[in-house]
Amino acid sequence: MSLSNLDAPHVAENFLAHRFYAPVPILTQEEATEVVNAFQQFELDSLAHLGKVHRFKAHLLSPDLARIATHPRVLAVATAILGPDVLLWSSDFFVKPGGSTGYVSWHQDSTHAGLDPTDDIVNLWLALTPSKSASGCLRVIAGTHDAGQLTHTNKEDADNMLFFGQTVDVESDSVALPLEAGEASLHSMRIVHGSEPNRSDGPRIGMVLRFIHPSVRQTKARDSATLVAGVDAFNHFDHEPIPTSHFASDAIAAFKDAIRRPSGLG
Ligand SMILES: O=C(O)CCC(=O)C(=O)O
Ligand SMILES: [Fe+2]
Repeated sequence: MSLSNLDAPHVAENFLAHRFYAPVPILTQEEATEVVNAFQQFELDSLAHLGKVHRFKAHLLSPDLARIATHPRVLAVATAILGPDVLLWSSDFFVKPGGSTGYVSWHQDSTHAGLDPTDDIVNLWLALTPSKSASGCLRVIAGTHDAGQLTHTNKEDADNMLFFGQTVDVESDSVALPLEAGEASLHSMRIVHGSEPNRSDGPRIGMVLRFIHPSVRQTKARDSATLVAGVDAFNHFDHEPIPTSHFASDAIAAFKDAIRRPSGLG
């Protein structure tokens, strides 16, 4: 499959107006399948080397996943929105096997991230498999980015895929953001979003890349991030190394350091 053109200025203009946007063509379907394979290899090696399957900051251990986090199309979108200087604050995976009961409650990403201000941040949700209404694609509630920080309750529910189970009560209609494998959606830190269980037969796998301008501050503790474009003139974050080989011992040390920070949720 050939890839459609990417008009990054158009994407940025629409994202900045509405604080969400989809679809953004990033990878071919074949390339997306290769990323699924790289992610599955990461999971196996994470278990073997670290005793646990990690979901955060996989780009610090797998050069194949780091290549996606720094893919020219990904960076074209991130720099069109944030300007030439960009840090990757986090990467994480949301995996819903076919027919699984996991869902994501309505929430704002700003609730637990500790990042301030919230405007100079963009989350890029890259579909590695098709993500449609039936498979529990991401949904947003348009306009909620203007409401400031809403009160969330941390609700314990084994099926809720969020780390803290944070939930906001909202009653408005939501907009589905269906994607083909290789396409991405964008959402801001304040827009309320969530997703339903995967009622289809196939897996729904998303890789989320969270980009910030270096002027953003972490209010919780000293944090780390990966410089992926331009320069960092602010020194608000320690810089993480981009790996050159798979699960190298220095990369494992850097990963262990990164995931105990606020951005690692480890
Ligand atoms: O994958 C999902 O359904 C939710 C993802 C999400 O909440 C996020 O990327 O911030
Ligand atoms: Fe989220």
